[in-house]
Amino acid sequence: MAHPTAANVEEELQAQVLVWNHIFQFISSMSLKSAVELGIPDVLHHNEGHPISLSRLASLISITPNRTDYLRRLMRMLVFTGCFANVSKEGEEEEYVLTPVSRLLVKGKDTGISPFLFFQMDPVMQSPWQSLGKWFHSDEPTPFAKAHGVEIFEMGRRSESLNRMINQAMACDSRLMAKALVEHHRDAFVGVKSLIDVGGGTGSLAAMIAMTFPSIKCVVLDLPHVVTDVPKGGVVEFVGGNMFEHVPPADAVLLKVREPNIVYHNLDGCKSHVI
Ligand SMILES: C[S@@+](CC[C@H](N)C(=O)[O-])C[C@H]1O[C@@H](n2cnc3c(N)ncnc32)[C@H](O)[C@@H]1O
Repeated sequence: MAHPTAANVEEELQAQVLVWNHIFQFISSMSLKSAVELGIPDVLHHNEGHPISLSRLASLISITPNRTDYLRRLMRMLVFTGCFANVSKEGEEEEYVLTPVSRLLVKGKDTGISPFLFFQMDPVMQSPWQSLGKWFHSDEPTPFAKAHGVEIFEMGRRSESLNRMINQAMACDSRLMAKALVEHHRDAFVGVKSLIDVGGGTGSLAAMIAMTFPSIKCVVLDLPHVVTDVPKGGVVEFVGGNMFEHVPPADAVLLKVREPNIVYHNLDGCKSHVI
């Protein structure tokens, strides 16, 4: 049997490091979720840009002293991944401030995306990943259906709390994108008098367009259980329906989906373009 050379051993050790990196990547997202649950971005935000020391942070989020060292470890992980910054001097107690990443996770801000984080980290969304391998050998259309027996939007129809979680997650994701769309792609709306946002959820993207371009009549088409509880009488009109059966005609169709080709064939009534 050939003896392993130093080069082989080094290569294997490097490979093991990479495997461990892959195995433990979930720690990064789960740590971020914990930090947002604990309200760490909110506490740092309310200190108006001034750093907060580890011990003060522990007290502000009501952590018992015997957990402070674990909080330090959590923060070290999140500083390493760019979610917070440690601005203390060498040898002094850690002091933290927000970064552009954690600024997005402050609750109650217009552009906050913590609902999207909680949705993606929820066991409902995590469990399909557990059966991804088995899904390849199954007849189920998606890993979600393999894990839950139904597709996500059907499950949302059956569960009010999941429906709310999906809608809030989609809406906060869209608010940020809406700002970029109306600020940097104004050309796309020139000459448009009516627009339909297909699968537009609770209308955050359409509302931003309607407020920026008041001459455009904006309509959202989404599943009936999604649009039922949306407050009516605002700048956007809501239609409950199935995009695979009928899409009301409009000058422009807005699609924020991963697979637009599957819905193009239902858009015959549209005079103009797909944004
Ligand atoms: C990924 S979400 C995007 C939501 C919204 N466009 C946004 O960005 O906030 C997909 C949306 O499509 C809706 N949807 C799914 N199937 C649909 C169908 N057959 N007809 C109409 N809407 C549908 C869902 O309810 C959901 O609101």
